[in-house]
Amino acid sequence: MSLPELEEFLSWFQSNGGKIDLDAIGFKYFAPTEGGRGAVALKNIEKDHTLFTIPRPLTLSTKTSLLPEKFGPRAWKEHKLDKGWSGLILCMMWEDGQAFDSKWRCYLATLPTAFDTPMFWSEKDLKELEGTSVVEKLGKEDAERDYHDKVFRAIQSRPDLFPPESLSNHYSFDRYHVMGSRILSRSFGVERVGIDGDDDGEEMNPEADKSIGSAMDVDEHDETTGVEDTSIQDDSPSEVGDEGEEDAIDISMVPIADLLNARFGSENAKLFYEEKELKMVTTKRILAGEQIWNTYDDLPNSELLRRYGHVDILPLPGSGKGNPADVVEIRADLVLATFSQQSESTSSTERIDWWLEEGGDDTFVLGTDYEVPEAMVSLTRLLYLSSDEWEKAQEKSKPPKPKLDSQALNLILVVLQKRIAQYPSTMKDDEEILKQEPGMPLNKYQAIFMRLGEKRILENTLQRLVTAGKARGGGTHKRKSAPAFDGSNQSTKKAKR
Ligand SMILES: C[S@@+](CC[C@H](N)C(=O)[O-])C[C@H]1O[C@@H](n2cnc3c(N)ncnc32)[C@H](O)[C@@H]1O
Repeated sequence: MSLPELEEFLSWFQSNGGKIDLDAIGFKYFAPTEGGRGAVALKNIEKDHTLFTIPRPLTLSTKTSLLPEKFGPRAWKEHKLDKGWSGLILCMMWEDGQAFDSKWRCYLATLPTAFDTPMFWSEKDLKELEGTSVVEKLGKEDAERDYHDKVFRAIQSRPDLFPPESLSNHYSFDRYHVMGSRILSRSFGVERVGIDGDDDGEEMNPEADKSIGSAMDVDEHDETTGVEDTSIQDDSPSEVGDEGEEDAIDISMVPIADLLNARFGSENAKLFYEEKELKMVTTKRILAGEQIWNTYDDLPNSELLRRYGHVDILPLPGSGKGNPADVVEIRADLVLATFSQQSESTSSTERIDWWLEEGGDDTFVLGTDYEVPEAMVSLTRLLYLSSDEWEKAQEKSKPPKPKLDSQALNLILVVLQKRIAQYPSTMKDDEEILKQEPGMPLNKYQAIFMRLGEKRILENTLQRLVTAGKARGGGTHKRKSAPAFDGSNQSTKKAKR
């Protein structure tokens, strides 16, 4: 079973060394909530079955496109096209502009030209995301700056490669956005192995990809298969790491592999890499007719929406529907502002600056365990230290242990209330809208589910704290473990201020 739109693409794939088990895997349209176009099992497939194999040269990256070579490696670097995604975006625009001369013509024809991601939403729709951190993470301004400062200058410098008459068709800012969104929602971070694509022979660093932007990530070495896997993850182009990191990973477009959808907890196939090829291998038995799901790393709805333009809506343990991987962010400056309103202390800004210099988090991430992140407790306690204690903390380069004492508890209660108030609507309002307006536009529907997930975490965490406060009558609550102040707390993360 296949789709007419994919026929030419599949024969291109096979005639270029790609292998696909068309007895086992087909392509069809699922319901939009199941991902739309995706892969289906045509028969019962056992675990560890290779569904398809992609030779590395068929992947599209700055290492496989001919453009960087033609542009000149030195000029490529001078235009900073070796940093972030702008180089790959330019390669994709150029390959697209080559039409029949591009090796990837049949592949590029399968890629979407329209996206449901908030990057393309109207101002009215974006208002639905007020209170969430999605809007500030869209990176519209960064993308615009990259396009004008790097890409367009590079384009203008080589009219032989980028004919002026093709600029409006193939090299416009809109085209740049389309290619960027294709990378955001479909690329893989592929580690280099041995000689293939590795022009500097550097060893790969499995950790490096964690901070580099791609839609899919390279995971741990898998002893059982002897190969390594890649799975969907990514970040915005502006957050791409430094040069060393980029040397280890090629952000690559991987034909066929990017036709697989993903849903929380549903993964049954994964992309693994070997020296000369990438392989999509089943990680579970899949029954005939079932969808073949890759993983996008079980992301929260905020990230799914920002990167892929969809949200996961599943039954939640207990009641309600949403994404079990949801999170909500609280900025450290909200903790500071709340403290400043309640206290006479004049040294809190100094303390926050010290906290950040010491590597403390500037954003706290709460999840569906409804726990207050330990780093948030520690920061709160730092603000309450006496002058002597504050001196000692600096001397020892050690912020306070994350013991949720009554001062910290009371402040965090107010912080949570303030964070909840940042949304223009309440949980009840949202639930009511969902009941009252069936068939509402997709953007609004997805935005409501996304923000509901965040509010649910805040409300439940607040409730837990209230209960803890009552139970202890203002006493000290000892947490299970006091983490080292080394940024290893999994429930916190760094974000731009
Ligand atoms: C890697 S592509 C997967 C193939 C894609 N459906 C296609 O037609 O080419 C990722 C895109 O698929 C869609 N998608 C994947 N999983 C989904 C899901 N669980 N629900 C809704 N859409 C999904 C989103 O549009 C996402 O940006």
